[in-house]
Amino acid sequence: MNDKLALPVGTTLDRFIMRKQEDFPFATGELSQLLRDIALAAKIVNREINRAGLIDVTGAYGQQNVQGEEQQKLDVIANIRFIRALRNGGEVCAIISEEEDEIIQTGNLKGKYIVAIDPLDGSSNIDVNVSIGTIFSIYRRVSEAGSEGTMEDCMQKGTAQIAAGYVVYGSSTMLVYTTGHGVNGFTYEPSLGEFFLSHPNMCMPKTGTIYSCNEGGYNSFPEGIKNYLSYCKENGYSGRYIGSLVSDFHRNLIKGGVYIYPATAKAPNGKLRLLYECNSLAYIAEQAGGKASNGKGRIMEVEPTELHQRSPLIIGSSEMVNKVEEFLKAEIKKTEAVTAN
Ligand SMILES: O=P(O)(O)OC[C@H]1O[C@](O)(COP(=O)(O)O)[C@@H](O)[C@@H]1O
Ligand SMILES: [Mg+2]
Ligand SMILES: [Mg+2]
Repeated sequence: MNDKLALPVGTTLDRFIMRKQEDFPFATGELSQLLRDIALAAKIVNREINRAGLIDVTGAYGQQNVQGEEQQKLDVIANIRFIRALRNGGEVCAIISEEEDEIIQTGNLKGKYIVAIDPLDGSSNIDVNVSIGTIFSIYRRVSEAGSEGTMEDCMQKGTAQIAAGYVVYGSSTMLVYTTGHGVNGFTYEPSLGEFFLSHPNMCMPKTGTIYSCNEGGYNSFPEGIKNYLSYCKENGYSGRYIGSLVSDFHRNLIKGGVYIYPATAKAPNGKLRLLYECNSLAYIAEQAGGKASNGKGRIMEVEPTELHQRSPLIIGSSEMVNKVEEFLKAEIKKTEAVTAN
């Protein structure tokens, strides 16, 4: 971490963004403004979540999204709030949202950026007051400014991200993001309406003893994953599964651990979406010294082919992700040996 950028805990998000801009002359004001727009929407969604039970916006919305999943009212509300903030902010030309079939054109033809977003992550936890989140990625458009965002703009590899982050609406609400210079966490103080730097230069422990996996799909897991889970249990690791990707990831970022959502019979390509869940958290994981794989390799190298494509995800402490990959590779070798004989 560059010392002159070491900012004191308690610095406001706004000051942090401005300070970063002073020290990173290449950082354009537009990206700073875009981060502010996201923070604004997060504050609004935070308020909606906190009073959801009071104004009856819990429960199902009564429609399915493009994923064929039952939309919750808060999924729809969060989607509307983030799209509105990004459209009004003027910096984004197009948006990919988990809740929208197609690319959303904002009308900002001069906008230099694309945002891929999961407006509300952990929908199954909304009604039971368990922490949920928002996940986002920011890309530079590749098409000429002055026109609508294109499919090419939206289908970029994770390695092309210029920023990524998440909001976790938990016991406190935090915004955690990277612009490629480390990971910083900001805690929201609702009474002041401000995010304050609370977790400067977040680093993911190289290893840990926590594994997060929904073992409901165990019977159809790849053998290598089954073998890794046995390895965890033999070594006395703790199983922790919140059911909100953001919350499971955030705990592992702080304490060390690995989150695994493999291909299953129900989700043959995995359940999580490449563009606005896997890649976004992968960028943060790597910037914090962690790792993110699809079981075969670095997930940010995957060339997207569909807006809402899914991927197996193994993400967290680097040594733990390496171990999972080791078990998967050993299984492939074993299968190849059997086939060869
Ligand atoms: O219920 P399952 O199959 O364990 O899946 C839980 C996973 O699905 C998700 O809820 C998917 O995200 P959405 O809620 O945004 O659809 C993740 O947050 C979570 O890790
Ligand atoms: Mg999600
Ligand atoms: Mg979602």
